[in-house]
Amino acid sequence: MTMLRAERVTLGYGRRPVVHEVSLDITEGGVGLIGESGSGKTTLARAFLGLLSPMSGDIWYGDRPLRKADLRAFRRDVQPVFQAEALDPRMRVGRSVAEALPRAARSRVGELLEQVGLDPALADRRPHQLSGGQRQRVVIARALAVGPRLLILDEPTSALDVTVQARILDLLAALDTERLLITHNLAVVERLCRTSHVLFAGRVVESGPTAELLASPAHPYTRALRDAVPKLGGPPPQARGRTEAVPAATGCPFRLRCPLAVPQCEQAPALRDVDGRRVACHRAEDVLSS
Ligand SMILES: Nc1ncnc2c1ncn2[C@@H]1O[C@H](COP(=O)(O)OP(=O)(O)OP(=O)(O)O)[C@@H](O)[C@H]1O
Repeated sequence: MTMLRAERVTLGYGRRPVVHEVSLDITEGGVGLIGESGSGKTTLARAFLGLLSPMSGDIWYGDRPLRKADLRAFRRDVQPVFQAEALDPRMRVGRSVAEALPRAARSRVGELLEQVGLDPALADRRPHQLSGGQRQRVVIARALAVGPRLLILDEPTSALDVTVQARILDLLAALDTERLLITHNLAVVERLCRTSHVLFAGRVVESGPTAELLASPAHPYTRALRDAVPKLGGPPPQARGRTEAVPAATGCPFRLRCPLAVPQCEQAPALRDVDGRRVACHRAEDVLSS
């Protein structure tokens, strides 16, 4: 059984749903949630952290809905990795990490800093006296303090430059903790997530093994996201790679910007199995073969 799972979860703010009937399991090997700004990634992550209750459907923690679960056990098992800006600027970073530890274990701060590749002597510094990469390592040390089984990471490296980013990804890949990773950066999921789910306008449009999604996307939106990733030294992304599509209110939400849209797309496509993944597109076979 997977530790955490969303079953037909609809989420929103006030009465407005922004995530629609999403079902997904946090499976082994890392799970990526990919999508552009506003697609509902953070909203879904907040629900997985128990910070937002579903309007319908449930988040399952083991064999119980999260709303009925033992929250103390849940907080030990599942930890968020916030962006480094969330560190208290006035607090020495050693104390930030110590606060996350049970009182009896506060002597473990140095050990945790070492685990994330930091010199324990940095514990006396304040966040502004560290580099961006070092600050991000402190945040990871804090999340590891309670010995979680799953980390939920929201854009853990987006504020860092490319070489620092790569070292943080190496660190995360070496931890024996499961991860749910939220990002618009496909290179990050490629490194850390065996399985990925692509969200568009609050709906999963494609799910499957990350390597296959990137090598041969079956949804036009996944393909647009992939093509929008600039290659170092390569040509700029093509116009087709623009992904800031306005969602259609009816039918397939991507159809207004889809280069392959046909009249059938006025009927919303259901998720179906195509070539080893789940995809919500009437023309998935054509996308795969083109
Ligand atoms: N606190 C809130 N109150 C009302 N609407 C919200 C709130 N937070 C997010 N939204 C709306 O929910 C939708 C999904 O936002 P969400 O932050 O989940 O997207 P995202 O994919 O994580 O985007 P980003 O990458 O920019 O963080 C957006 O339309 C957003 O405006």
